[in-house]
Amino acid sequence: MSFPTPEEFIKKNAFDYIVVGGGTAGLVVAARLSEDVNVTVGVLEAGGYHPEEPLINVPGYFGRALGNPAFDWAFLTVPQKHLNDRPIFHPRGKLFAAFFTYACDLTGKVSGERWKLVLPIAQLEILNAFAIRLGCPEHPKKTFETLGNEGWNWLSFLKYIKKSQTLIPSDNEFNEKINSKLADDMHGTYGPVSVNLIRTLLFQRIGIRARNWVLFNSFLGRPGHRPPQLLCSCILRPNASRPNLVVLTGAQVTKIALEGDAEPYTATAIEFVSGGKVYSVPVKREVILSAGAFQTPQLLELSGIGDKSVLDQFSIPTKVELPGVGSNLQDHNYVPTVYEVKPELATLDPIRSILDLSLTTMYPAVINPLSKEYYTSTHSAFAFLPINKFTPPAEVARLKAELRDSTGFDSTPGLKKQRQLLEEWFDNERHAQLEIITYPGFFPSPGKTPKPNTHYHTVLVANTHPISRGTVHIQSADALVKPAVDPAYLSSTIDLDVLVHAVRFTRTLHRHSPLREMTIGSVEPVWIGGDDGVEKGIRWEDDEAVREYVRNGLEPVYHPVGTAAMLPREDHGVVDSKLKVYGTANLRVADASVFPFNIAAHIQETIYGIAEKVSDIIKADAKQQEDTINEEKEH
Ligand SMILES: Cc1cc2nc3c(=O)[nH]c(=O)nc-3n(C[C@H](O)[C@H](O)[C@H](O)COP(=O)(O)OP(=O)(O)OC[C@H]3O[C@@H](n4cnc5c(N)ncnc54)[C@H](O)[C@@H]3O)c2cc1C
Repeated sequence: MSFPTPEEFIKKNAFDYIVVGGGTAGLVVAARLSEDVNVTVGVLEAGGYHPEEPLINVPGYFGRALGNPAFDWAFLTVPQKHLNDRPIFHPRGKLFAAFFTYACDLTGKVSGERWKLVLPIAQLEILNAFAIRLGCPEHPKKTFETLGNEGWNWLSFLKYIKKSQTLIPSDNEFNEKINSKLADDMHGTYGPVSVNLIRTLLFQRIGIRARNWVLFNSFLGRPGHRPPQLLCSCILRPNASRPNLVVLTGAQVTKIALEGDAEPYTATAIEFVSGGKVYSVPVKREVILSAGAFQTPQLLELSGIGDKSVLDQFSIPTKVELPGVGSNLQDHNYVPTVYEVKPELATLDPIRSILDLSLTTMYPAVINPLSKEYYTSTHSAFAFLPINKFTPPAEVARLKAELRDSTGFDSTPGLKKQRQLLEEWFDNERHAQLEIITYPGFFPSPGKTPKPNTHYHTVLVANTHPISRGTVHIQSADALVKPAVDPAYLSSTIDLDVLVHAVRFTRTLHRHSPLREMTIGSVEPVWIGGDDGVEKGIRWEDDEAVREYVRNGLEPVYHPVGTAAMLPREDHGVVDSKLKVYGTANLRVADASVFPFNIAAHIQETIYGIAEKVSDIIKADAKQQEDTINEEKEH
């Protein structure tokens, strides 16, 4: 792999494949396609390459790079009507090798090279959380396949997720201690992404069985805890020497040039801007759009693919009319709650303001947990709960009826199918409606300030199946102007009420062992009444006050999906089940945009699965084309 100048990049003979966006999905596709030495692969990435940057390499620094234009597109949504008109900050990685994943070799040791950045811990829970959503053997069809995408079922995802990862098991002694057993057959053993998984006991103690949760590595209150988990992603590093893989960073793609007079159009070149200059690079076989859930629809619209009424506003001629482009935006969202805990408990609060640890002091910490263990971890535990674990039965029935009667899903057959799935999941103990994320300290949230010398426990409650659907559309024909992002958070009152019950549930958690013994009192919100012993705050029974807390506190989990959905065309699909854009001969999408609906899990591992699968599809299609040409020659 080489990093050329733009001039060198465009002087290469036309690439066989060009991948737009060197992020989570894009790099998998580029790495897999370039396994064939006979093809050339170019990657165009708008962001830079920052191999030595602590802000994006140190897990404990998570959050400090957000909003920094060197690493983050830093989107701001349009003011959200149902959040008291707040615009919501929405970070998106702008980096070659994109997002916050640690780099190490396949044995899990730190290699000294860092190729991907961010959130090592948070990615781990994907494995079993994903099992809750797509992995229930009882419901093999309740997946993307149900919505009309043949072959996109659990078994297929499992195959490709396993291909992407290597499980580094915890030792038996620890597993026995926490009564945890790894489901080895759910994890890969030779892929480039290293993962690790542990569970903790908190939820079991209040009667929630293990099958309902997936937790790992809680170190709150456990000084001298186990080594934190390290997640490693080495998608490109092993392939760095490939001469047929060329990456151009600092190159923002502005348009895909499509040729032809009618469908199917052929993508023939990519236009991009680098250093203020405009370039065009031809492509021989295919273009793979992997610019993420906000910018993939933007690039489709700029290239004349989308809803005609949107394109007309900016005088962009519509080549392929696909009203689904930029619609169906779904995003997990959470509300933070904070509790003060006893000062003797080990939390991240003491290091809140420290920024000066160098990587040299950091790395021993990764290897030796007894040194600087704080910096090797971010969130401490994750759990996934079905709705009946935190919502009274009468309320579950009311919310389900409200969903059944809602008109928001009537506009397309595809949305009606989504509503049917969502309705069924209200009654299904195997499907999580809520994710609980705990953070050992005061998790930074807008408008909320911690007191000095105080220790906290933050519990984020996240809706895993929001009903609300939003949009992302261009707001200018100028590709350098960001698209308008409108997730329409809480536009469904069902979403609001689910979070109201979830926020209340956090008080229940802190009133049971082991949290009860650790907790001093509620901080955000301050609960009043009962035995809380304070007078100013929110009364537990006051629905409207808790709703207002939710409206003022809601934040995204940063999992936008669905804006170029894989669905039948008549259901407002944008790509078919081979991820090819309808109406085109050689343009595919491989990223979070193609999810037809969101899953009850963090989504990155699923994105790896999608990228692995489409790489095989592209290779198989190329082989088939080659065979056809050879057969024709023979005749
Ligand atoms: C703060 C934060 C924390 C997260 N934590 C987790 C987590 O713990 N676990 C998890 O599973 N998921 C997490 N996610 C979500 C996860 O990172 C994303 O869903 C995933 O990276 C999306 O992958 P993608 O391939 O769709 O897009 P991306 O990885 O975003 O890749 C898109 C790439 O395209 C580039 N690009 C965009 N437009 C252009 C253009 N016009 N020209 C050239 N390049 C372009 C971007 O710079 C980017 O590199 C988190 C996200 C954020 C923002």
